[in-house]
Amino acid sequence: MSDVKLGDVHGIPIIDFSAFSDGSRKQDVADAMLNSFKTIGFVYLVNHGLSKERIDKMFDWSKKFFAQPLETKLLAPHPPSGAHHRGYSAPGVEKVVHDVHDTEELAKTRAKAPDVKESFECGREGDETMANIWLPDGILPGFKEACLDFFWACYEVELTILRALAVGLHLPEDYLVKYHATPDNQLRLLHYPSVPMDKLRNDKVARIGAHSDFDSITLLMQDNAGGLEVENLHKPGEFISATPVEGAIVVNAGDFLMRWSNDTIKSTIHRVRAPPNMITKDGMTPERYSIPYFCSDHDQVVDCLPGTFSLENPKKYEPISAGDYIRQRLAANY
Ligand SMILES: O=C(O)CCC(=O)C(=O)O
Ligand SMILES: [Fe+2]
Repeated sequence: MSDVKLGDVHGIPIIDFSAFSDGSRKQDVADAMLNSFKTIGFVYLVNHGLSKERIDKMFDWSKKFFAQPLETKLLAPHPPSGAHHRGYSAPGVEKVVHDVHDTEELAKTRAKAPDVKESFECGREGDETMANIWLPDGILPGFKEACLDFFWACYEVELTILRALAVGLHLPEDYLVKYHATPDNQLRLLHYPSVPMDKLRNDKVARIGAHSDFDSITLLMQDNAGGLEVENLHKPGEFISATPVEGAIVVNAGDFLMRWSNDTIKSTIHRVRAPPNMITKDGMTPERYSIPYFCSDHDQVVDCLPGTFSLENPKKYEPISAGDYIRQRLAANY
């Protein structure tokens, strides 16, 4: 029988997810995924359920959006506070930081190397606590519908991945799904403009600084530009390239799932830097587009997952809701 693991990228496994979805090799896929989440925190999935056409179409919309003049994009402005994470952020506005809560430290980190990226964030419609911020009617017609359509398509994939993780954890298959019944998810369109290669290499500018995600899991679609790097858990401070794989999405665990799993699953630090082995004529890096999709359900209070604690390995954390947890973390990013 063929292996559910098709290969790896610098140690990050590439898993054929269809063997879970079609029921043929459920436990094998679940075990492989969970194992990767425990050892690396990242995995590549192929045959994940999102068609190439659908992903390509979303990238096309993203390009159309970011190609609008700045004044147009600013008609859907991200509010000044990081806590309402919706709408458009112009290059340099957001600086992702990792566990820096001291105001002075935060200012220093931000001043060092601005994140040269622009982003558009949206969630489900009808979320009163975090309303979407769209362009006014008549500007870029079809964009809102495309975002929402993709949002719900990604949610389906999320649910299947959560089922696989539950099976890997030897919990009832719908155990994690039940905690994600309301997708307080965030679809994020990211554009990293072309910047001078030497500045990126010398950390004078950053694409996205080293950080971990806050959520349960993140699905990440990336174009072919490259530059995503994941920290080597065996050698902290060293990073491995999560090179784009044709047809694959990258899935990673966030801090909330790490806490929820009593730290058995890893939320690994990652960043986006200059693409490796780039030869450019004009000394500029090509622009890059990516689409992360962050998954959480803010209402549910979770306690450490059954099976992740014991007398010898007691619970490290108090129960908490994802909403409380994520709000604390987001507020530090703006
Ligand atoms: O652009 C990427 O590939 C990664 C983005 C990311 O890590 C994030 O937005 O949290
Ligand atoms: Fe991230």
